[in-house]
Amino acid sequence: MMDASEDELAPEVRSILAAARDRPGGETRVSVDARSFPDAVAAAEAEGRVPLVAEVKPTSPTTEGTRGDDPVELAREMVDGGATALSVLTEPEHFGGSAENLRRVREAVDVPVLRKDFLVSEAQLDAVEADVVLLIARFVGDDLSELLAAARERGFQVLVEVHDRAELARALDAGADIVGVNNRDLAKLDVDLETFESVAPHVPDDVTLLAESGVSTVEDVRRMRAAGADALLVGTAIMDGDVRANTDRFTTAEISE
Ligand SMILES: O=C(O)c1ccccc1NCC(=O)[C@H](O)[C@H](O)COP(=O)(O)O
Repeated sequence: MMDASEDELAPEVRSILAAARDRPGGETRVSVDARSFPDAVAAAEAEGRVPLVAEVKPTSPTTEGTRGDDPVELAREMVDGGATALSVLTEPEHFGGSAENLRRVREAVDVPVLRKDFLVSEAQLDAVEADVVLLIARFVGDDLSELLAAARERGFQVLVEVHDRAELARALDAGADIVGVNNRDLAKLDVDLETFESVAPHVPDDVTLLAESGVSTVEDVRRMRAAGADALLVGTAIMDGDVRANTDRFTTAEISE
């Protein structure tokens, strides 16, 4: 159930939410043997790489055009570029994603794969297996605790996405141990890296913390890491051009000049 601020959402986001509510769930309950995301982050750190979740994002409301490459090829280039994990859009109407894309990518790589979608019901968890599933605090509202528990019962790790301290408090109260701060304001669709910088100091050390959205340069990577990001989730800046080179540039941001 959405919290009361739905009217404040950008029209594109209200359309995403309406489509999410209409989307069916899976036929049978899934059971996932998840690849550990926190372990993957720790391994990247140990190797001197910036832990990076690279996102297979064919298009979006703020992207010009659609990238039609095979998502498995894109995923392989991201892993070759040092990606710690992958995020795969499964939202079809506004992002060009699909459950089949996620299934194929997860079969092709050995890193953890996040299902990036706008889930609002328990049944939607059963559409496809993934190592991590996203729950957006603003979209699920008071259902967060229940959906988080339902996802964990299936074996998913859960990334709870927040945009401010109030949503962070709800995520922590619900028991989130992987939290992403989205620098993109779902009301205006603009991105501001200060969002992460304002919320990160209030996240406990035992929570795996991601900075999401709006990262487009090596300096942005370093800035988010200096502000406390254990990992970063990057889509547009990796999908724009040479995917492998873009991924490599960000994952080596702390060992390159
Ligand atoms: O990316 C969008 O245009 C967008 C619009 C409306 C709601 C959500 C949107 N993005 C979802 C995401 O969270 C991003 O795909 C992800 O954080 C990567 O962001 P970026 O690196 O800025 O592409």
